[in-house]
Amino acid sequence: MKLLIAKDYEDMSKKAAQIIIDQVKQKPGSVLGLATGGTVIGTYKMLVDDHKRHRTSYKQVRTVNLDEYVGLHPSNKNSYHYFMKTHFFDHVDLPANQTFIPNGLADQVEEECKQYEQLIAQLGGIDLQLLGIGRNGHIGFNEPGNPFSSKTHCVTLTESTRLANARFFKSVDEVPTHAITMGISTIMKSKKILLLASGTKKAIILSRFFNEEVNEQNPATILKTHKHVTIIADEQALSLMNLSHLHFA
Ligand SMILES: N[C@@H]1[C@@H](O)[C@H](O)[C@@H](COP(=O)(O)O)O[C@@H]1O
Repeated sequence: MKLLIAKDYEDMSKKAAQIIIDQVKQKPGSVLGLATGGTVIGTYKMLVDDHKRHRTSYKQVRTVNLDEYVGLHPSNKNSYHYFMKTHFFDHVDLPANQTFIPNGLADQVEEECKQYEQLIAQLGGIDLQLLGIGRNGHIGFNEPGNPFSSKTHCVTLTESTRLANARFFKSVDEVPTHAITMGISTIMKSKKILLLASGTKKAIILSRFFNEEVNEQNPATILKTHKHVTIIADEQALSLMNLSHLHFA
């Protein structure tokens, strides 16, 4: 595990974007696993800026997103389809038919999950998976207690996650109660993983991440067993850590 300490949100976003750009340059047909949430907005902005300035091309890239709310239409501003279009897809040369996000409107949710899992396998697996972290340690929408063996599945969101995400909605009542998410085992199959954390609101969970043994109540802890994980965290997110005590494999 590698920890890159960023000065602030902008520095974190810049470092993360550079890793993604390097991945795409090294392997133009990369499969990128993408994430949503406030943390990754700056990274997408920098990827878009770089695309405009340096013409880094996404023509051969395929993308698979981590998750989507159940019941939100892609045109709904709070859907992750909408998020990805507005923050990234609409501004680069990535063909729309090479972008994949779980269908939160599927009639047969279980079938949708199965197909999404198969799709990732058919694409040859994920080369680089981008992740944020929930305040309760969730990655994707894998909430505490979700088995590490899980594949793409439908989850009931915890009240704390719905409250944390309510800032994007008019009220917490509008936040969907369910989501489709890649499972922990799906995420762990990625060849490389890039986890981002910024701000004091992530300080408690980051200190728990570093101090706790791997356990299903803190889903992100499984990442400590992955061979190729890079964490980029800013000083505020690391403010509860005594960094000199950290040992990295
Ligand atoms: N499903 C997403 C996660 O993929 C994201 O990492 C997390 C953190 O969000 P934020 O970056 O806004 O703090 O919350 C959401 O629930």
